[in-house]
Amino acid sequence: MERNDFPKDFIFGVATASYQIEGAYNEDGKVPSIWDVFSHTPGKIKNNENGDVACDHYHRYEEDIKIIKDIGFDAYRFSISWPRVMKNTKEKNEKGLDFYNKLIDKLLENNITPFITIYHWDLPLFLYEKGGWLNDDIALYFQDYSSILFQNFGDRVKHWITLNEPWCSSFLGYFYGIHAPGHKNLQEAIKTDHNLLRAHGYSVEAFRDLVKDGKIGITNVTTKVEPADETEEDFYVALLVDELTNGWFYDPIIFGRYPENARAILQRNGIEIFENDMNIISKKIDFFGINYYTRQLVKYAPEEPFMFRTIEGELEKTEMGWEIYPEGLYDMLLKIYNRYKTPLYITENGMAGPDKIENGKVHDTYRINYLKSHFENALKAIKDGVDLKGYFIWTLMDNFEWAEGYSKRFGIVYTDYTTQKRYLKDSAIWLKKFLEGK
Ligand SMILES: OC[C@H]1NNC[C@@H](O)[C@@H]1O
Repeated sequence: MERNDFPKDFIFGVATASYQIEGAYNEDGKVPSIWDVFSHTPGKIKNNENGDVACDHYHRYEEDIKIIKDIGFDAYRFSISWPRVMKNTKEKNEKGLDFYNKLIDKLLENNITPFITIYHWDLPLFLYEKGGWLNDDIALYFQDYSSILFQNFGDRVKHWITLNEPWCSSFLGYFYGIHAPGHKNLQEAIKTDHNLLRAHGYSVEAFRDLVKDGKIGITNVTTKVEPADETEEDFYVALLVDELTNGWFYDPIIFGRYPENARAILQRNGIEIFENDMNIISKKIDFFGINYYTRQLVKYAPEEPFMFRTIEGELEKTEMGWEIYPEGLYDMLLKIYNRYKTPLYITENGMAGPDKIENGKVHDTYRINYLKSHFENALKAIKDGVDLKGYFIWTLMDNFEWAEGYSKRFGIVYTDYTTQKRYLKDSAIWLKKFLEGK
């Protein structure tokens, strides 16, 4: 497989997120985010690590852009730190906007197409103190914030993603409690997700007025859900869990309605479902971003409130304990495209590996094999009719992996956190050759 097997205008990119790489957590007028508070709370993050410095990208962005250029990527997906550009619900932080203007200009200077993610989890603390995603007003605060970004960057940035993985923001942050703000309440998770989708819709509405020649979408983490065994019960719960983890975040945007079976089982568990603003939530988008990593095996378990248990699979796993399952990428690309008939980008795909550095080298052959197999499945999906427009690798350099701190390395570039030196791993060198094959 070669780069030229992909369509000529197919985009290969690399992705990061503000809280995971920037550092400078309290510099140049940046106000706290919920992740600053959460990571400073003992016991929340492995080894009690935090994003205060991270990869110091705030001060090293020029060097990092040079690496992106050297490897040969067409595009770079990054997120904006809401608390870095807004001091409160009304006032902008000009120094924060300046940082992103310089970043965008440097990318364009290097002929790298910027893709902006408006929200990648670092909610300003001043909003959390007003109820955060539980407060219905947040959708309009998000519209105001989005509009400021569109007005400041929309002249040069034409590809926008409103939210990264609302499932993570709502279920990990408000139900499982392992992400900021660390709540454990299913009704809150369903409420926050509905407000996240409302915020997405209001942002799309503003975008149509402010960036008329741009494209906007939303990114969902998308997992292949499979029955643990070939029994009718396992097949049923696999369909149910697919609705709860995937359909719940896609259907409202295209159909203006939550998936039926998932609604029913949530309501059977006494959870209120929200239907307001579906006309806003389903404002027409230009693409879906798919973040694909692995599959989830489920087993019928009538004793459980949602009638299923997740089973550990037997396939080779990454350092996150996620099975390596490239066929699942093909399956989900076909499924999502055929169900929603909306153009797609893979906005994240990659793996955490047992990366060890020796004499400045990291022999991550496993990551090369991971990427190759997923590229092959993406190409197969294109040949089978999926309108797939691009593929962003997660991630550029090792960075802050949320509750795992710095213990998990997803980068194609090795980050030495004591010196902040970057080292290209073998996977980056392989990608450079692959991308040169234009
Ligand atoms: O877990 C790997 C990645 N998954 N998607 C969201 C990113 O912020 C994560 O680092």
